[in-house]
Formats: sequence, structure tokens, C-alpha cells
Amino acid sequence: MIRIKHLNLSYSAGGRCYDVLKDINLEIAAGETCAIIGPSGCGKSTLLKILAGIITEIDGIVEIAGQQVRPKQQKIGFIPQNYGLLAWKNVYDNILLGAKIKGMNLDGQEDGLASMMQLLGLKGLEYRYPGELSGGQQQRVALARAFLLNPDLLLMDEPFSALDALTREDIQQVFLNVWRGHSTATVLVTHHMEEAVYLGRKIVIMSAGPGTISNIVENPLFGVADIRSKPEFFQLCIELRKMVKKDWAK
Ligand SMILES: Nc1ncnc2c1ncn2[C@@H]1O[C@H](COP(=O)(O)OP(=O)(O)OP(=O)(O)O)[C@@H](O)[C@H]1O
Repeated sequence: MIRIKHLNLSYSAGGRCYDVLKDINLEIAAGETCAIIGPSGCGKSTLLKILAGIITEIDGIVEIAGQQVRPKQQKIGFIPQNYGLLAWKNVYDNILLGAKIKGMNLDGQEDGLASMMQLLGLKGLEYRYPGELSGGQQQRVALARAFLLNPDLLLMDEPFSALDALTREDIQQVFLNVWRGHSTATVLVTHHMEEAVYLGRKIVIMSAGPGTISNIVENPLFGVADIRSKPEFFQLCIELRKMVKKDWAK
């Protein structure tokens, strides 16, 4: 269980202090997926960085399974907006990095790793460096690294944004397949309503100035087979769009 209670955060920049997140309250059950939608600058990435333990000076409570966030002790997979790959390591070494840092024994996992790379379309790119990959390929390397870690909490900041529409749908499906195998609590930030409805059991709508949660929707369509082609899916996207428009206009 992820528990965020009365979370406030201010940044100081240009000689002044300003509120970025205000009274954020959210609970994410173990094994649940949560999609966050919000206008640019409302603090979505900041919230992920707090959950990842990168930003620690906060006011309020943030707990993972009843414990303060301690990235050295907990297995937290974080895919930041810039993918977080090391430029001097090739694809294969970048993928293994997270698991190695955590001291995981990967003996016997070669087949699993090879099939994940196949699924993510990374076969043949093993020995390339990040600078030799497209944005979408880099994003897939970051996904492979996070999946291999088999984390307790997976945080993804617009993880599919650099992919073309069809690849995006394929990789979303790959994500759900991997997620079903491990049931990892996942928080993902997205700007796409359809992505939120497809991947989020819980959909959190944030508003800006300062960043607050304006709505939390329990998604009745999450996990329903072949949902993307059904009318209920489009209907829910339309309803959410209306809700978001209303919230963001306040
Ligand atoms: N290190 C920092 N120091 C000062 N201000 C910052 C810092 N990082 C982000 N901000 C500001 O905090 C606010 C929230 O930023 P954040 O990146 O969390 O927003 P976001 O919702 O993820 O935006 P986007 O959707 O554009 O990625 C913005 O106003 C941003 O300018």
C-alpha cells in the first residue's frame, strides 16, 4: 500500500518560495495501477520524484508498505521523463543496471530477458549506446530495465510519450502483460486520457496552481478484455475529458 497524507511541497527559485503540491492525499493498494493526469506544471513529476525518494524535504506523510520512502531498501523502479539511461553503457548493460545495483542474481533469467527484449522490440540493439537510439527505443530500454527489476513500486513519467500510436498500443499491452505477471503497484503520469483509462485502475486528476488532486476515479473498465474497441471505453474517455475541463477551468 502506498499512502500519501497531507503532502505539501514548496520549491524555492529566483529568490522566492512557492507552493507546488498542496494537501495531496492518495492511497494506492498493493498491486494497483494509478494513472495521473494533470496540466503541465501541476507537479506530477514532482510527486513521482517524492515517491521515488529523490525529493525528500517534504511536509506530510508518504509511506510505502507502512515505511517511509527509502529507495536503498525498497525496490522502486523509476522511469523519468528523460528515460534515465547512462550514455556510456550499451542497451544490454543499461537494462541490467537496476537489477545489478539491487544485487539481484540474474542467473537462469537469460530466456526471460531475451523474450522481454523481443516483446519490446529491442532485439538486435543490445550493443548500441543510448545516443545511437531513437527516443522511442530509449524509452523501451528504460521500460525493460524497470520490468527486469521486478520492483515493489513502479513509477513511470509519461513512459510511452515518444512512441508512435501503434507501437504505443503494443507496448501498453506489453506493460499490462508484465504487470499481470507481477502485480506491481504502479503510478504513471500521462497526458493521454485513453492511456489513463486503459492502464489505470485508479485515475487521479490533478489541477494546477498549486498542484492539488481534484478528482479520483475508480476505473470500472480496467482489465476488461479488448476494452479499447468497446463503446464504454470511448464513453468513459468523454466523461473524463468533461470532468478534467471543468476541474482545470476552476
Ligand atoms: N528543481 C526545481 N526548482 C524549482 N522549481 C521547480 C523545480 N522542478 C520543477 N519546478 C517547478 O515546479 C512546478 C511543477 O513541476 P513538475 O515538473 O512537477 O510539473 P509536471 O506536472 O510534471 O509538468 P509537465 O506535465 O510539464 O511535465 C513547475 O512550476 C516547475 O516549473
